[in-house]
Amino acid sequence: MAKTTSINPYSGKEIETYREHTKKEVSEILEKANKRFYKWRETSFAERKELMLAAASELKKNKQEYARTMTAEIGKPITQSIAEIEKCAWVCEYYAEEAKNHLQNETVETDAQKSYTKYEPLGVVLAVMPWNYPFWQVFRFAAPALMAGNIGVLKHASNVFGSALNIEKVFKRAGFPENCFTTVLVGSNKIEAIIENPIVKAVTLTGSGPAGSAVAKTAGKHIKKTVLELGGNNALVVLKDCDIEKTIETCVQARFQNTGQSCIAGKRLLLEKSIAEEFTKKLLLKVRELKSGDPMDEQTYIGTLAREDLASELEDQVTKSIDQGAKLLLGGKRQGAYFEPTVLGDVTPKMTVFKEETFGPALAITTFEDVDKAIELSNDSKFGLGVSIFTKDTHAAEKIAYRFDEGAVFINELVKSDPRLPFGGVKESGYGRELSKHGIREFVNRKTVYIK
Ligand SMILES: O=CCCC(=O)O
Repeated sequence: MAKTTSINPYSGKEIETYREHTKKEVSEILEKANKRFYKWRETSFAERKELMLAAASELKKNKQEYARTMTAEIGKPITQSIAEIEKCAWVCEYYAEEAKNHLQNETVETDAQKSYTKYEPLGVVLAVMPWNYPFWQVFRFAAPALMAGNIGVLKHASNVFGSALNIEKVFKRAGFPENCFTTVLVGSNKIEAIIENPIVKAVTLTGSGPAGSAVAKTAGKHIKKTVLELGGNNALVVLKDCDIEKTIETCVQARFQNTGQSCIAGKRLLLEKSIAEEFTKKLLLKVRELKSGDPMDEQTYIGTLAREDLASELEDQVTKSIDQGAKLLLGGKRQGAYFEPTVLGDVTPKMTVFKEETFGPALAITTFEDVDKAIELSNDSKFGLGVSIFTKDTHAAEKIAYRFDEGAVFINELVKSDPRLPFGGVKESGYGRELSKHGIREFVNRKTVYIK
């Protein structure tokens, strides 16, 4: 019988061993989910709203419990884990209120007596989710999916099975009917068979490019809809007329929150040459102030990476870049799963830290002479999740927004997800959108009804 043991990356100690679901058990879970779908889709928005608001209350009530499991599993600083749970409550409240509006029938004037678009749920949707935001990544799928009348089956990353079961618990405690939202505890080698099961109607994946590609390949073979949220290598474009102090604060948060393990983190800092020296000096002072330590300590801002091999991968990327000519301005050392907040200067587009996504606390600085060059550098990436531009001339920045090949352009703000705004990328960052009315409309049948 296959088993998975979760390890606390800070202490190195075992947290728990989970028995994985067998093939038969997975089939039963899917069968039950499918049965539930035919009842769940009959419920009204008002009934779903009440349950979704109860899920939000449950999250707020027991945020400490849920946050502590996350922190133990991935070394995420506890205050950030709590904030993550609170954000999940927000997305539940948002869709509880808005789902009905988002999915209203839309009348279209034609030669018919009456014709309209109707948004209907698809059925059982598989969610393949990553460990970096163990709750948030799941809730931003689950809240709209359930409100639309779909059923969620979660295959979470193996190092966060405790959080996966906690998410199931949230819906149970909120009073959702059995099997509206279930977790399958299996390894990634079982995903293909789950997608192939005719019960599964669609798949959403947040994760790496190779994982997205594999899931899309199987789903494509079986003509099933997918939404993919993949990697990112966001640039922070800093123009010489920015408010330096505020910009530094935002850039530090953009790169170092969640210990740098975020697809939308600002990984490449592009500085206009004339302010580069002053900006870098002040930035280094701020990064030095970030407190590393026990992730359970409320004062800690930088925890460990989620696993030691991830820290080691980051170490390789940083070391390679230094060998390629980057200048180590701060940090650079690893101890187990901990990686020091690191800043590299003199980075060029040919270097590893510029070309590859770095999933940890390492910031790469490149300078530019003018706005055209900044746009070229920002676009010089296989990813296209988002970009931040910092300037006092917001009008001018808005005018150049279209030239960035990205899913999002944020001016004077870090790229962040917000239930009210669509979230997703272009290029190798994936396709489809989560959140807002666009997210809830991903897993629905836009049915045409025509009455002559
Ligand atoms: O890792 C990507 C998601 C991060 C977020 O939505 O804040």
